[in-house]
Amino acid sequence: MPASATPQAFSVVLLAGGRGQRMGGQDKGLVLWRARPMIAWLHQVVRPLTDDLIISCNRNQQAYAPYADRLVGDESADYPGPLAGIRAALQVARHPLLLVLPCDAPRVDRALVERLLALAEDRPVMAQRAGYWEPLFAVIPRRLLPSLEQAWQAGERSTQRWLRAHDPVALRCASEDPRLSNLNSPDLLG
Ligand SMILES: Nc1nc2c(ncn2[C@@H]2O[C@H](COP(=O)(O)OP(=O)(O)OP(=O)(O)O)[C@@H](O)[C@H]2O)c(=O)[nH]1
Ligand SMILES: [Mg+2]
Repeated sequence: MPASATPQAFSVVLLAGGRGQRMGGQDKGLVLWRARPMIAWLHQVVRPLTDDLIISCNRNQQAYAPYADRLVGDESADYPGPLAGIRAALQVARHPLLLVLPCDAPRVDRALVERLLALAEDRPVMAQRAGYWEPLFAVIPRRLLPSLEQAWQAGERSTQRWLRAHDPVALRCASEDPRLSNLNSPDLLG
């Protein structure tokens, strides 16, 4: 499917701004999986689909730059969680929809992205696996930015809780769907 066949143009944020504590403090997006940095696998899937590829990162900006149109960092340096990266990306997104993906899910494929986007309209879309929300596999309308700003100022830091307040559409995936598996620790990299 060429980029023009997607229902509408969308922005993408690849979330790579975490501490990587369970990975021994490594910057997870740059950790190798099958001989390539994890971020490279995500980049390969989304690059042909968008002209607005944002990476949220808080270190190693030089290493991430080749994989993005733009980099964003969190407002504060204390790793407030993925919602900070979503917030920074929504603030600069050029298109009405923002596709959100985590950097540590290198098995994400184009079919998953297309299914998430096919459900996108006025409400957010979130993947669901075995009845559990997967809030970092999502499509978020940019119109929700004021709501996010308000929630953020009120202390909200949970992506899932914030998205669930907006009547999200679920993309139901099989409980064993490997595309949603996060590689959080070295033992999962093999
Ligand atoms: N911008 C930003 N992204 C984050 C932050 N914390 C986590 N993320 C991203 O959100 C996704 C899911 O987070 P985790 O799997 O917990 O990753 P992590 O926080 O780096 O790893 P741990 O320190 O082991 O929890 C990953 O893609 C992270 O890069 C943060 O404080 N800011
Ligand atoms: Mg974490």
